[in-house]
Amino acid sequence: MALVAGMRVGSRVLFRPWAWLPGAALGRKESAARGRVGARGFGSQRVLVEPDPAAGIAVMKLKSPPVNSLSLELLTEFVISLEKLENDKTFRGIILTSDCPGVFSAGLDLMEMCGKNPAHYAEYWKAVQELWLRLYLSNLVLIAAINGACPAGGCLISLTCDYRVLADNPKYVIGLNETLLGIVAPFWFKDTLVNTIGHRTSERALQLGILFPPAEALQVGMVDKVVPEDQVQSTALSVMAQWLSIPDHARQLTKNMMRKATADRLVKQRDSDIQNFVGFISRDSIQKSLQVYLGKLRQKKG
Ligand SMILES: CC/C=C\C/C=C\C/C=C\CCC/C=C/C(=O)SCCNC(=O)CCNC(=O)[C@H](O)C(C)(C)COP(=O)(O)OP(=O)(O)OC[C@H]1O[C@@H](n2cnc3c(N)ncnc32)[C@H](O)[C@@H]1OP(=O)(O)O
Repeated sequence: MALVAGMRVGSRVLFRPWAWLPGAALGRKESAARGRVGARGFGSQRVLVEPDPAAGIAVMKLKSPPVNSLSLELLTEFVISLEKLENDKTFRGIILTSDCPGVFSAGLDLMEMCGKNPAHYAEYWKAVQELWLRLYLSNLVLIAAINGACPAGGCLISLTCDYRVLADNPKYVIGLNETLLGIVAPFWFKDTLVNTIGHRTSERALQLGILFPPAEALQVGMVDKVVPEDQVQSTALSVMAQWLSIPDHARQLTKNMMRKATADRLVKQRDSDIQNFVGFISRDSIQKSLQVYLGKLRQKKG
């Protein structure tokens, strides 16, 4: 077996880019939870995993009501489930979707970024980085079955997938809307978007914080297919079959070739990226903006 840049070619698992990342090791309890997935469903409180070993795929459903905001707990459980599937050679692909009606994910949890201390912000941001790195460089085929609104961090997660299917519902908008909150999408969010829809469209979308409804999302290439709501899952399955018809080693090496440089940019500066985030989010003006935004979200109801 040849070794290419740390990747073992000839076995199914070609690269584990996170294995050497600082902080990537899981705790003892978490490690004990690993192992073969088998045919029974598994998962955790916030991440349901429905395996189909015969097909070599699993459906992973985010289940953190009401809106799948990416809390520290959800991020942690997400990474653990992902690693379990990555480590089990039975699985070649994951369909990522939501168990919360009408929302794929509301993005990063604003409560994690408001009124906390710098140590908490640092821990939180490290977890956000970790999930992005693992998803972006995953060996598995990842298909997003987007069955709800998909702003900011929710959009980022979908952009790490190899293919996005969006339900045709005008409420199911998708985009990196950070500027609307008075915050800035970090460079690796931006890079992920640019790699998907190109520089000029990203520039406009990011500055204006555009949340694209389905037809426009399709037009700019933010998603690959828009289908009636009741066909999202079946479409994701047939797209998965197409992707799985490609030999794993060739597809994985190609994915790595396309994505590694983008991931490496963050890997090389994880600590300074954390410091930037902590400094930025701790500013009084930013805290005020987030509070105002949260207030508007709450008012919307009343
Ligand atoms: C040069 C650069 C320099 C520095 C840069 C350095 C670092 C970068 C710094 C920061 C980067 C941060 C990047 C941030 C990314 C993010 O993801 S921020 C989150 C953005 N998300 C949103 O804007 C979505 C907000 N939510 C909604 O629009 C809606 O909730 C929804 C469309 C998703 C769903 O609508 P509804 O079904 O109608 O649900 P409600 O709106 O009633 O919400 C129910 C409940 O949930 C609460 N909530 C909603 N979203 C969030 C959230 N993201 N986090 C936490 N909580 C959320 C909402 O307030 C309601 O709560 P209650 O009122 O019931 O208490």
